[in-house]
Formats: sequence, structure tokens, C-alpha cells
Amino acid sequence: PGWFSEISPMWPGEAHSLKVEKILFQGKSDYQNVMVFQSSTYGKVLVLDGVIQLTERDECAYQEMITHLPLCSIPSPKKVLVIGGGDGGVLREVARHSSVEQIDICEIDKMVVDVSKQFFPDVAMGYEDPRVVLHIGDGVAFLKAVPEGTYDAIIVDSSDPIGPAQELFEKPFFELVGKALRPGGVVCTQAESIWLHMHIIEDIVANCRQIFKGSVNYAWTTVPTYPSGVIGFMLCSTEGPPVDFKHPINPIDVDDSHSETRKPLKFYNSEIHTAAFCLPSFAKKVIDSK
Ligand SMILES: NCCCN[C@H]1CC[C@H](NCCCN)CC1
Repeated sequence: PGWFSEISPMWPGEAHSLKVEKILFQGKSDYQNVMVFQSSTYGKVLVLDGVIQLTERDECAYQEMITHLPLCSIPSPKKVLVIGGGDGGVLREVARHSSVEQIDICEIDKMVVDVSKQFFPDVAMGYEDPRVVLHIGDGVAFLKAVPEGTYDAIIVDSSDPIGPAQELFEKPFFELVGKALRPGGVVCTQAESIWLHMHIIEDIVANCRQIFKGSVNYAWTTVPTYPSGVIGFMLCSTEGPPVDFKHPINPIDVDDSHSETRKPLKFYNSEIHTAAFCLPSFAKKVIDSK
């Protein structure tokens, strides 16, 4: 009873608050503080080091967009790697693609996996897919061990640059991602907010344009419980068969993406895929000029 406020130096002077019904879990892993609470109006909420990672009510927007923007942009994704994403939501979305044969996930914090399985079964259901192989460890070390050109798609579902995910926003990591992708392979990363982090986005875009010689595009969507209510994604492809991120050639239709066990898509569709790449002028100026 009371309120949780998401106060962070990453978004100074503002805080999003959610009414708390009950705290369900509090723990400290080797990497971060982990908390789960029942909110009054957004379902259960997962919080890492005081930052909201997902809520049951709006997680669909983030998990569906970060997954289907890349996977619907290439003809037939077979091998997919998820860096981060320990809650399992991205796995649930990748599993909707019948062409996919192998889903590797590398999550540094096992407590996030265990807590998600215990409190967020509809999110962690992604782990039940037989194509999923879970690696607990650091994404940089994992990528260093991956043979060149292994993956069709890599999804970097990270937290923010303060904390264990910091290295996932730096150039050496993007270089390793580029090497692990096949020619014409795609990467999609969590790329912060155009309202809060244009400077971080500017650096990410500059690094990506140096490393990825295919397409480099920024997309964004609405997630009410993330600061400023929006979150962005960096979509890049390696040199090779051209990728046009703005026009999904491998559409995942709302009706054929679910089954008796799987719930239908709540957020993603082909129109919102294309619309996600339309940017306000203040962001276009920075992103398109890099
Ligand atoms: N699978 C869900 C993981 C959530 N990823 C991130 C969690 C932290 C969040 N902060 C938003 C900071 C303002 N851009 C971004 C998404």
C-alpha cells in the first residue's frame, strides 16, 4: 500500500509512479536489486535497481515490437540470439515465427529468470519452447565465443546503460554483434527515449553507422510505464542481401501467430511496424544526419 516512484539520474527531475497493492518479492542478485510488486492498475511489475523493466499490462508493446521489427524484416529467420531478456518475453515472441529453428538466450542474472518464471508465467512461457537454449553469462563473452556469421537475427533486450547492461551500449559490443551475424543479418537493440536520451541515441547511431554497412534505422513505440512513455529500437543489418526495415516482407499475421496455448498478438501489426520508423523532426535531424 502506497506508491512506487521510478526515480533515476537517467531521467532527472521526473518520476513515473505506480500505486502498490503488495510487494511480492525483494532480493539482491550478484548484479542488481530485484523487486516484484502487485500494482493497482498495471498488474505485476518487475523492477531492477529501482527501474521498471516490465508490467503485465503493457509489456506486450515492448516485447512484440523489439522482436517483430527485426524478424519480420528478413525472409526466413532460422537462428536467433537474445542478449538479456531474462524475463522470457522476447523468447515468447520469437517462438511465434515458425521458420525459427534455434533460439539462444544469454542473460547475465539468473535471479531475473527465476523470478520471472515464478511471478510472470505469461511472460516466462517463452522458456517452454523446445528451440530455446538458455546461457547464464555475460553477453560480450558469449559473442566472443560465437563463430562468425552464426545468426540471422540478434535481439539486445537490455536494461539501461547504468548497471550491468552498460557494456551493451558500447562500440566493442556492436562490433561483436556484427561479426556474429550472417551477411544481411539483423540486430535490434533497446535504444532509450528520444525525449530523454538524444545524446545516447546520437552515439549509438554513430557507432552503428560505422559498424553495420547495410541499413541503420531507429524505430520507436509507446510503453506507458517507461519514462517519457516511449522507448526506441536501433535496427541494423550487416553488408549483404539488402534489408528494408520499413516494409515487413515476412509479415506475422495476427491470426496465424497464436495457437491453443499461445495468446494472439496484442500490439504489433504490419501498419504499426512501418509507422514505428516515422520520427519527429528533432529526432530525424540527429538520427538521419549521423
Ligand atoms: N524484456 C523487458 C526488458 C526491459 N528492457 C528495458 C528496461 C528498462 C527500460 N528503461 C527505460 C528508460 C527510458 N528510456 C528500457 C527497457
